Amino acid sequence: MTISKALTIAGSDSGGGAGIQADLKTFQELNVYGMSVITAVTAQNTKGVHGVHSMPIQSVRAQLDAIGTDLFPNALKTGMLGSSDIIEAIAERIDFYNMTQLVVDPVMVAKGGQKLLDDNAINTILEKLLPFTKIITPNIPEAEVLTGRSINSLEDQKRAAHLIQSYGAEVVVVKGGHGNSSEVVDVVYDGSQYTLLTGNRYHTMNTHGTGCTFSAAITAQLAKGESIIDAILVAKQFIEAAIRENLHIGSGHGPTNHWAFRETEDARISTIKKQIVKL
Ligand SMILES: Nc1ncnc2c1ncn2[C@@H]1O[C@H](COP(=O)(O)OP(=O)(O)O)[C@@H](O)[C@H]1O
Ligand SMILES: Cc1ncc(COP(=O)(O)OP(=O)(O)O)c(N)n1
Repeated sequence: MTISKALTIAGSDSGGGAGIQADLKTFQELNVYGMSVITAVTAQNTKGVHGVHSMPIQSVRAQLDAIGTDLFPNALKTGMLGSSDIIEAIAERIDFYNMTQLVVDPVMVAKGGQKLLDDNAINTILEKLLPFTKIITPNIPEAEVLTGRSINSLEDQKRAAHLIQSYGAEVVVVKGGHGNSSEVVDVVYDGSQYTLLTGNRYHTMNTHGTGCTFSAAITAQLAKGESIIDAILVAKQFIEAAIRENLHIGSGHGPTNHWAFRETEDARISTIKKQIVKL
């Protein structure tokens, strides 16, 4: 039996809804062996981030060396990275071990407003990590920071995807969760065409960790050898189920339900539609 292996390089969320914990749950649900490199430990629950402790660079490097010299991943993702120093160390090790199939979730701010990335580290992501990136998955506020332009419409979302793709990533997904239309549209751009993934918007507070879970699901599917667009489509179905069947735990922004996709897969109740738009 072939075992597909995926690695997440991200922060720990003690509340279990986002970060390393969301990623490993998602890998497991999609039948992929999960591994982790922890960049920071956050004290976090559904009410917010109450503390952040960054890992020493040597520890981040040692974790990557331990995986690079033995348990080589078929695909990997990054989430909360924190600082320029950590990003530089990660980019150097990813290059050294020739780890391909990299998904970058450019995590900047938590839902509660707490910063999870230093301001000066945004350029480091673009300069050091993007050259190795297969798919980058900014949400709307992150895409606004990356492009320096505000996004108020689907056309703006497409323009942002186009511009970010020109920075060097192979494929860009500008996620639509932060809009307020009745449908959520994620815009995928691969350098030659747009693919719009549209589904129902669910009105719930329980969306903590949606971006982490979505990018982890893409990574899991890539690890199994799926094409980029199919991996993104499955991830969109996975996160839709996780939001629709969310868990109602905690008193703030609660987590999504990482086992919902497994339980509802056969019911074919996904609302996600795929539309290709040629340039
Ligand atoms: N309320 C919602 N209803 C349906 N899908 C959502 C909702 N919020 C987010 N999503 C989906 O979850 C994924 C993460 O999106 P988003 O919330 O924009 O990212 P982030 O968690 O990084 O802020 C995307 O695929 C998006 O379409
Ligand atoms: C440790 C950690 N990593 C990432 C995030 C942000 O997660 P995201 O999926 O963008 O979801 P929300 O912050 O919007 O809930 C985090 N909070 N903690």
